[in-house]
Amino acid sequence: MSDEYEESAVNSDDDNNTDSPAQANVENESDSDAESEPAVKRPKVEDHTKLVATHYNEIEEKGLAERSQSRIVFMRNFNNWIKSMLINEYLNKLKASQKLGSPLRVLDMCCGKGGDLLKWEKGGITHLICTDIADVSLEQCESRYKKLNNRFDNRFGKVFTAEFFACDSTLVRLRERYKDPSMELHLVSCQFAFHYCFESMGQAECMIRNAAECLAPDGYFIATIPDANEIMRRQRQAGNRSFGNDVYNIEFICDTEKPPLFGAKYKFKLEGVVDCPEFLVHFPTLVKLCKKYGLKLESKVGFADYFQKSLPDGKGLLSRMQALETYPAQKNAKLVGKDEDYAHAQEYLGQNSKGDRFKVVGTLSKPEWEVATLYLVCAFRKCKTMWDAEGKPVYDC
Ligand SMILES: C[S@@+](CC[C@H](N)C(=O)[O-])C[C@H]1O[C@@H](n2cnc3c(N)ncnc32)[C@H](O)[C@@H]1O
Repeated sequence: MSDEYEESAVNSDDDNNTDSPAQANVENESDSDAESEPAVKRPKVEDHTKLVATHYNEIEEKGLAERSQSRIVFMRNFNNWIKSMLINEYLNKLKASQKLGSPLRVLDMCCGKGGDLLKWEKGGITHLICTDIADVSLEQCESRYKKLNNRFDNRFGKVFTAEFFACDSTLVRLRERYKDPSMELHLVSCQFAFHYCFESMGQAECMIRNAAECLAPDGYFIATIPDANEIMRRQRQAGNRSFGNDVYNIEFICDTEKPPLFGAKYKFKLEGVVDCPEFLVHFPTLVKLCKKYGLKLESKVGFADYFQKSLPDGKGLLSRMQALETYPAQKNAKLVGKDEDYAHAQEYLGQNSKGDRFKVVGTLSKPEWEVATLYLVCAFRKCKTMWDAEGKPVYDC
């Protein structure tokens, strides 16, 4: 695949980019100083983070019945399955290198309403820090945790200990808000949220420092983010600032010829789930910034490839989570999409029609698959920290 965004000429002098020339600063690793404060500047024109918080706070928590009626129910389940596989993969790596009974402390940065709490419970972690800019979402997350805990409390003791606080991870140093600011973490997870920090370099640095600075050596930072290359590829293919399908739409609000490194803003609409400004994450810049804070790229995989890679271990869970739709529709069920959205499934069945067993297949409708494949998973490993003569951290990356 051609790297539409990564290789594109970058407009680092863009007026929207309120920071110092981004490319120069990111490239110059000799400037690396993880102890210095990231230059956090509030956006001049609008405060997007407030917009994001209001947006997420206002999303109502829907019941199971209502969720199952959604046009994108299988894609949401599929995304949730991807998160489960990613979280399990890295928790398992950590457990494999730890002594039995060792603590397993996790930061769920931008945790939302706590959609991953059960994953943390199943993963056997010992402590969880939950933070999000949307205070109403965070309250819902905390009450979900309490319910989960009550289920376990009498019989087994606490499921895991947890702390919750609302704040903007792109502007605030999180460790100062932890109950124990000296605490070492083993895993930092940021699911479907990291891209908000690419509004400016200061915000990106602040978020990355939050992800990195409390991680123990060989701990991991894992994330799911929109794939900027794929987004730019589709934009170029459409030849329009605005493109999408029945279920999603992206509309650029920045220069699409030379998108800036930071502040490459677009509006993302998805069936009433998200409709607020997002920012392209220029991946090579992310890798450089992460290195500055001692995080080394371990893996970067698009959702389609991650699905293939995880399928052998994740088949059972995929079916339990109803992460694919059964095609053709079974008795009393109705497909979420139109007939033509399943041409690929029909073709597949045509090729495999050797007997009854092959007459159904698990799939996603084309419009849902086109949304899922806008994303990638990535993981960074925390390098060992050494200290130079001036007392500054130097990472063995
Ligand atoms: C798509 S939701 C994902 C929630 C959760 N991680 C999940 O996977 O279910 C994005 C979340 O990021 C949060 N968020 C966005 N910008 C943030 C920021 N600057 N600081 C903290 N949280 C932020 C939103 O409030 C929202 O809860």
